[in-house]
Amino acid sequence: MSTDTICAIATAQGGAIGIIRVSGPEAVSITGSIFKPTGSRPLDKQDAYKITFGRIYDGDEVVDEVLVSLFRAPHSYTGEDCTEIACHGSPYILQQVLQLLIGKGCRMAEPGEYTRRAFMNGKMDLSQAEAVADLIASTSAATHRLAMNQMRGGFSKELAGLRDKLLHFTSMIELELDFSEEDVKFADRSALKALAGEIERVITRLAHSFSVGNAIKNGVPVAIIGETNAGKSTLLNVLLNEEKAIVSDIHGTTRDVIEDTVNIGGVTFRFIDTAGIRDTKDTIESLGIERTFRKLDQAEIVLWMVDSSRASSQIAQLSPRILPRCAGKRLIVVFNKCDLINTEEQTSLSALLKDFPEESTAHIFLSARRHTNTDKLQQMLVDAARLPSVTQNDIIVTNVRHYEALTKALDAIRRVQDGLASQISGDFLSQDIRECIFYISDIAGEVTNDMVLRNIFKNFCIGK
Ligand SMILES: Nc1nc2c(c(=O)[nH]1)N(C=O)[C@@H](CNc1ccc(C(=O)N[C@@H](CCC(=O)O)C(=O)O)cc1)CN2
Ligand SMILES: Nc1nc2c(ncn2[C@@H]2O[C@H](COP(=O)(O)OP(=O)(O)OP(=O)(O)O)[C@@H](O)[C@H]2O)c(=O)[nH]1
Ligand SMILES: [K+]
Ligand SMILES: [Mg+2]
Repeated sequence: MSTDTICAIATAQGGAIGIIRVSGPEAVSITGSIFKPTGSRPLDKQDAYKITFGRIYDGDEVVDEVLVSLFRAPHSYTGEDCTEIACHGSPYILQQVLQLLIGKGCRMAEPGEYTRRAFMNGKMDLSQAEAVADLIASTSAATHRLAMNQMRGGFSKELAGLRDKLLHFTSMIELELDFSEEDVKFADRSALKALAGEIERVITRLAHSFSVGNAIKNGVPVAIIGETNAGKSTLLNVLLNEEKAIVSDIHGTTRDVIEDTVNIGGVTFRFIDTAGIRDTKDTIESLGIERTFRKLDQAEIVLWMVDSSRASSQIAQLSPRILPRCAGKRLIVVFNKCDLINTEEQTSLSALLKDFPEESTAHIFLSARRHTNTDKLQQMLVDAARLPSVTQNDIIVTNVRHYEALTKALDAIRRVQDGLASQISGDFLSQDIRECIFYISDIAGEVTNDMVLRNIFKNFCIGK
């Protein structure tokens, strides 16, 4: 339990009412020291979950007429004693009341500190606390639904059950190690094998759901790649409808990743313009090109821009570097600058793609500079995105931290499966199981260290 009592304005500016939240061991006494109910009972004699009408005083002067709500530990959002002072929504009044509270011993809350305390006091697990921030930030039905699902319990409960079963097995295996001379087996290997299989399935499903969750939350990642001067930045600007990137006829104009989101036909896309790929001795440009390949790896849709007037050599040169990295992605080859070629030449260019994987590859002729066929490309993108619709009960991972922990847990459980198959000794098995438990626990915040917590809560708003 925290010893400090914290206060903050919990409402946005501009409303008719402004609420100040106070939480901590002194919440009731400090609020009571500046608040006088109109009835006879002082605040600390009021019942929890009741609202009391009265006045806030600065000495003899009335600052405002307010309503004070009272929560008593552990029955509050933070799990601590809490009050909420509902004032008239004037920034001046709210500041005055905050200063009075601070004068009586409160301190200003840090961003996310209420939710952090709720987590520390066991009111919610970490994945639920993280969902609170997403919920406040949600701007669409889809992001709202994802956050709400996660806040209501999400996947940590499911994972916690599996983790507890794993814990049971490690303790059994470790018990065997204590009796190593006798060669006894307490842990039923076939039951462990079944459990490992179940965990592998659950975690794989959750990890896969991240691509959907990430696409809904941050936009479907679309990497625009290709040789220098193919017209990538020109296309980015057309798609974003904004002069976001510098366009020039100088090769190697874009050296770093430029990205932004835009909604097309109801789908949020994240377009990522990258440094053109070419052999270069320039160190900065080389670093940029490394990033191009990283973005290519992270993308779901790849727009490979090809200058139609130099298509044959560009495709021959870059295919070996690009195609192997496009497995599992949608590839759209964009023959740009089609204003420079005629229709017959277009037909011969299509033939250059004969060795490309047919199911996942599409192509289009367009002119980014003249905006020819760019609407057709937008329709192709919407078709390629094909997001499944999310329902109330779908569990979808939207958080990179969770995704990384799941990936590591998956690696560990696969080692457990391999180990069981090759009958490795109990101490190695137990090591992999423990690792899997560690990463599963990380999601719910059971083993998370202070630095991770700080990172998570610093992105909250003050008052939450
Ligand atoms: N005025 C106000 N509105 C608010 C909040 C708040 O703190 N204050 N919330 C803050 O985000 C959300 C509501 N969340 C809350 C969650 C739990 C408790 C609470 O008192 N829990 C008790 C009792 C639960 C029960 O009766 O079932 C508990 O957990 O023991 C209060 C608010 C949204 N609206
Ligand atoms: N003729 C013609 N020129 C184009 C077209 N699209 C882009 N360009 C020109 O091609 C040149 C390069 O365009 P950019 O958009 O800077 O190319 P880029 O692929 O981003 O180049 P780097 O950032 O250097 O890799 C510019 O002079 C553009 O005006 C097009 O459709 N037709
Ligand atoms: K350029
Ligand atoms: Mg560029």
